[in-house]
Amino acid sequence: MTTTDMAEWGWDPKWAEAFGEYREAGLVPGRVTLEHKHIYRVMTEEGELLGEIAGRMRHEAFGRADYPAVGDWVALQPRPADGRATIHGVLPRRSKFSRKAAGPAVAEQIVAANVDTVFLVHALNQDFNLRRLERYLTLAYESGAQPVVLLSKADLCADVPGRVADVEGIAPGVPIHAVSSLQDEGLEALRPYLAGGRTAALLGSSGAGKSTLANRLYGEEVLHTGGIREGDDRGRHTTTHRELVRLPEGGLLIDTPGMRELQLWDADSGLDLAFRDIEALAAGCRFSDCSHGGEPGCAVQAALEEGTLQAARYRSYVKLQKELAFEARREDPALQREERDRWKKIHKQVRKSPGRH
Ligand SMILES: Nc1nc2c(ncn2[C@@H]2O[C@H](COP(=O)(O)OP(=O)(O)OP(=O)(O)O)[C@@H](O)[C@H]2O)c(=O)[nH]1
Ligand SMILES: [Zn+2]
Repeated sequence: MTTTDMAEWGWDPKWAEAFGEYREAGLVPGRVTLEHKHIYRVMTEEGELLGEIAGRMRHEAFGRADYPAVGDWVALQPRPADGRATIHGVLPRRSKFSRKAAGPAVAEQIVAANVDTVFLVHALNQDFNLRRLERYLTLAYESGAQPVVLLSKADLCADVPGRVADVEGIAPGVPIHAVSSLQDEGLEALRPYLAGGRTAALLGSSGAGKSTLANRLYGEEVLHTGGIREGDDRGRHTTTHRELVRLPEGGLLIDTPGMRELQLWDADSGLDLAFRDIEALAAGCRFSDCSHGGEPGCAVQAALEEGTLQAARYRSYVKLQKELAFEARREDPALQREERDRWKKIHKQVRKSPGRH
């Protein structure tokens, strides 16, 4: 039997350390490459197995976030004879993308885990939109993965340096690369993000060029075309589908449909990181609870007046902040009550105020 080198799938000494107890219990590690209705494709040293959740793990799970997702490292009891395995646990995630699971109760559902780098694919055509990019940056920062902006379809843009400068203005400290999958330009610059078993994921609007880029990185049609070429005597016959794939030159790429359905929710820390320039300004306001709405000594207003902070960027920040607060209230009845009480009080005060009759 051929053995898979798990380092090529991202395994490293830190994962090995986290796996210690599972190893003592006689389990082996595997990485989830596809989830389908609680059946998981898992890459292991013994090749790919179909994993099912152990009964005990199912009983102890609090919610959907306790179940494995694409990119997770799991602890398995392999049954190689029938190509199956039982999953007993999930290693703590280094990063995660999640969405709200459908249903009456708010539940977090993990869409992808253990992503090192998230490529924010954004097209250099009429879809180019800094405000949308800020939204994706917030999502990316919230995940814990490192964001990298890929300005795709560079062949369609007459002023690439100008657009790169625009993005620099809203993404402080974020690497930015202009690429063209059609003309095979700029893709070499992505290699470092995929070196040494590192994992990247693609995030971006529909039509931004994610699948085209994935196929280019893979060197042939692999995603959304029905499967993957298996290195067996069936040649190009496609036998397997995965959402986490190993690229021929090394590195791992996650391109799951779940990433296309991500919405902004529960992303306060992501927002702070994506707008750290505004956070830093706000720290300089005279009042620690400054609303930046006209109080004296407001550093945000001062920066807006000086033009060092762009009004559009500030508006975008406020809008995302409101949106997140709205989502949080929707999820939390206590917060809803608090908000209702706050407004009741405000209305009462307005009625009592002397200027009114
Ligand atoms: N000119 C140009 N067109 C490109 C490039 N990359 C992708 N496209 C085109 O853009 C369109 C959308 O590309 P996709 O790769 O399907 O986009 P996607 O982000 O995967 O879209 P969804 O699957 O809807 O999320 C296709 O018609 C591609 O041929 C590029 O580098 N240059
Ligand atoms: Zn202020």
